[in-house]
Amino acid sequence: LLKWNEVKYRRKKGLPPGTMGWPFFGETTEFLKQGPSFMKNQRARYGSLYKSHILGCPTVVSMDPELNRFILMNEAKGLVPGYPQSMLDILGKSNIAAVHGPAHRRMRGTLLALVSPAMIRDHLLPQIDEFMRSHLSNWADHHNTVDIQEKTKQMAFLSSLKQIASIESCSKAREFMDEFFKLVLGTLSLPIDFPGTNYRRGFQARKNIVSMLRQLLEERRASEETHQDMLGYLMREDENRYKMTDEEIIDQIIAVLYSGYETVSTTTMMTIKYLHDHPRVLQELRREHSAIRDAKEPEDPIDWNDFKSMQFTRAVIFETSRLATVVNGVLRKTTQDMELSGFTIPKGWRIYVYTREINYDPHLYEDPLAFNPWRWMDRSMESQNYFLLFGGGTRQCPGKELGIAEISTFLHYFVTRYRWEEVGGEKLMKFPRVEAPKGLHIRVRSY
Ligand code: HEM
Repeated sequence: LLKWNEVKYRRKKGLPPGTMGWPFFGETTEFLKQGPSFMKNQRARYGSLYKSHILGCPTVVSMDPELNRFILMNEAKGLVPGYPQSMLDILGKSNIAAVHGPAHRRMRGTLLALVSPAMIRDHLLPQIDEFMRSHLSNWADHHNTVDIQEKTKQMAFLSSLKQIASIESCSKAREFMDEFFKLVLGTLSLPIDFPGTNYRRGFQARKNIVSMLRQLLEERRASEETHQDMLGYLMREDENRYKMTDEEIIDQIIAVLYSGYETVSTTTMMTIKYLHDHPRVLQELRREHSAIRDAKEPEDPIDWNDFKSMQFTRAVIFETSRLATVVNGVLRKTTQDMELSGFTIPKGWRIYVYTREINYDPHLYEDPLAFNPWRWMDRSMESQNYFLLFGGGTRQCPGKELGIAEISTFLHYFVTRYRWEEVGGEKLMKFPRVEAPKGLHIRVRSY
């Protein structure tokens, strides 16, 4: 059987070296179980561009920093996003990750307008501040042990929901959140449409979310009130350069919720983990935030100038993102046969732009396994070619500053209000996704 898959692909000329594993399963098990070490072993054997068969598709893995950059910059040559079918089905046909060319430019244009620096300054940051202030209150009361994984997940979702539709933490938000968590599980599953599968549940959750959003659109049209939130901007036809259909508006909202959810929540959770383990960093971070708070009245919000002054906080967030590798890489697929580094990649193959190892390259980051936020105080680090924590090229993360603003505001209220210690011994997984299977519990006291 092992030979069969090798033989099947041997007829194709000019493929990169590598092994294809079992029919259908390919090397998925090795990939998921051994993760980064499987990738490094294959690189040692075959070089930094090699073929494999993972997650149901023939795949070329690229671990070469320059080639990775080239792939991200050249979507127009036929290197489009290659996310799994389950994800595309559940996130919708108009979702930004599902569209290319002019349709992508349109969806991206409307999104960039929603999260521009001026929008963050004038509308989003005040909402974020109000949300974090309330989300982070009373943690040290009654039962003072909290699961920080749970809290950061709720934070990422509920904070977006407030920015999108001004929905506050009430029963409506809860209902929405339960459906959204099912949707997320569905996007990470095999597309098997059978009762009881995560895929079926995720697809059902999409339907429920779509009908909730549709109802909201109708209510707003009927009331003729204007709203200062993302939905309000997407619906307003004069200010909104592009006219969007209701389907596009709904898929855009699902994209904002989905893209900013796991990235923001796991980065925040890991920041708290690293701060706990590195008291000197915590001390410096607290100094930054105490200085901001001491110059204000207790009820004054964090404003744009405060956010811009949080240099060390920004450094802590980048260092966390690097060391924990919140995003291992991004997926592309070829729309035609294509030559890359002298090899021929057939049409329809996946390309895994694997960026994880860049984060631990000692030529790029001195003493790469140390948690050292100070390395980012040199702001030019952020504009290096190999800086791919937020992707690169035509699909570079449009929510970067918004995500950093959310995490920074969360940290502001967290470190100025509380001290904490870990309850201890809980396992953290780093691959294929960063997560704490049993939660990450901390004991909180007032600061
Ligand atoms: C720390 C937080 C975040 C990290 C590490 C992160 C990372 C990334 C990465 C690596 C990509 C590239 C994906 C690709 O090339 O296929 C991306 C794209 C994207 N991100 Fe983020 N992201 C973060 C926060 C956010 C937030 C808060 C939003 C909310 C607006 C967001 C919205 C998006 C969208 C819509 C795309 C797709 C862009 C496109 O296809 O043109 N992200 N992000």
